[in-house]
Formats: sequence, structure tokens, C-alpha cells
Amino acid sequence: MSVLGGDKDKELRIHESLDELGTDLADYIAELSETSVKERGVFALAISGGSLIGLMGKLCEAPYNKTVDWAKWYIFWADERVVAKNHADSNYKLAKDGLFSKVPIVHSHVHSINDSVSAEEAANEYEFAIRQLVKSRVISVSDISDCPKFDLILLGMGSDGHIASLFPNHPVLDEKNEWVTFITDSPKPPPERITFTLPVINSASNVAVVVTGDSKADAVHLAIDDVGPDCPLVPARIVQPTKGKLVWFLDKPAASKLDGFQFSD
Ligand SMILES: O=C1O[C@H](COP(=O)(O)O)[C@@H](O)[C@H](O)[C@H]1O
Repeated sequence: MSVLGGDKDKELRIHESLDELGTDLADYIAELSETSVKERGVFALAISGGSLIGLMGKLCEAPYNKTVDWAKWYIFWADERVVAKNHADSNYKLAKDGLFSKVPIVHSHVHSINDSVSAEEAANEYEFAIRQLVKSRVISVSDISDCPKFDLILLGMGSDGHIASLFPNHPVLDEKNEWVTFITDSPKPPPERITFTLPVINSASNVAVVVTGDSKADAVHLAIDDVGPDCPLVPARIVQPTKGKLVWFLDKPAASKLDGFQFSD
């Protein structure tokens, strides 16, 4: 693994292979879980869907399946498609089948959306549920805004630079008041989704963006490099935790268009 352009608040971890990335990602999540459980007694984790879930797969294997304090985990979705929980497009189903059915997470700690109401209602209900858990301190609160402070938010990124369900040029990128909002016009199907807003993402203690494959290399370049105002502003570029730490997990194909990145064979 090489670490490129690291600074106090942002780190780029570029991996030789998906296997190496998977191990590093599992180590990273397990370490943050341990720290959080030590400090707060719980670990409040928000995840996304897509390729991220497969890349987290090592968490279900030794040693993590035995060493992680699963009973202290509380799971949320940074974005969800408004479809039935057993639908192939459901981010909940993806994570349940790929991860959470394989480790002893407490069922009542898994906070999925209500899939039997409209996208707007689902977003409102999800925000209300998060507010209750902020009140009971399962989720911390930011000390500079009223936003929830998740211990970790894990994001993937699309080849258009979208993160969660925040797509390029969409008006919800400017949402400042809501914690969770909704869209009904996602350019990537399915159209109806709920999503954390940028203030919530940027209030987390830790945010990791996990991106692999050469189809995302242009978006990685636009999100990370000093590209200037004439280039399109991709949503992933606006992921800048105010007080938290940001880590990008990349494989070499995804990192291949970063300025200054040289393959070191
Ligand atoms: O639609 C979505 O896409 C992104 C990226 O997915 P990937 O399969 O290209 O990694 C994902 O992070 C998001 O949660 C999901 O709803």
C-alpha cells in the first residue's frame, strides 16, 4: 500500500490489489470500532450500498468475526433506495446478505428505512429515528452544529462522482437544514432514494470513501486533485469533514489519474 498526499485530516491509501484493500479496510473499521466502544460504549456506523459491501467482506472472517465487539454496533444507511427490503436494489438487503447475517449484530441495532411509505416520509421518519438516538447518545452530536456525529460513515463513489445519493448538480447538494433528505429523480436507477445530507456527512468523526476500478479514475481525479474552477464539481469533492478525519481507500486503477501518482512496480 502507498500513502499519497496524506495530511492531518485527509489520507489517500492506494492498494496493490482488492485483497490488500479489503484487509486494510477491515483493519481500519475494526480499529475505529474498538476506539469508539472504549470511549463511548457503542459504535455508530453508517454505510452505503454498491461495491463497498463486497469490499467489507473480510470483516466476516477471522480474526474480525471473533475480535470485533459486534453487540456494540449500531448500523445506519447513509443512503437507501426506496424499494422493498427484499428487493434486489435494496442497500439493506445487500448489507444483510453480504455482512450482517454472518456476524452477531443485534437485530434492534440495525436501523433501516421504512420501505412502505413514500421517499419523503421515509426520509422524515429516518431523520426522526436518528434524532431519538442522538438524544439517548447512541449517536454523538457535533460540537459545532446540531448535526449527529457518526463514529464512521463509509461511502462508495459512482463514476459520475456521486456519493451516498448526492448526484452531480442536484439541488439536494445545497440542503443545509435537513439531516436526511430524499430524491425522486436519481439519474441512476432506482429513482427514489433517501440520503444523508452533506452537513451530516461532514460532521462525522471519520469518513472513508472506498473506490475501485478504472471506470472511476476520472472522478477520483476530479474529487481529489487541485483541478481548478473550470472542471466539474463532483459531489465527492465536497466531502470534507469539519473536524473529523477523511480516508480514501483506492486501488491502483482508481488512483491511476491522480496527479503525481506513479506506479511503483
Ligand atoms: O447507487 C449507489 O451507488 C454508489 C456507488 O456504487 P458502486 O457500486 O459503483 O460502488 C453507492 O455508494 C451508493 O450507496 C448507491 O446507492
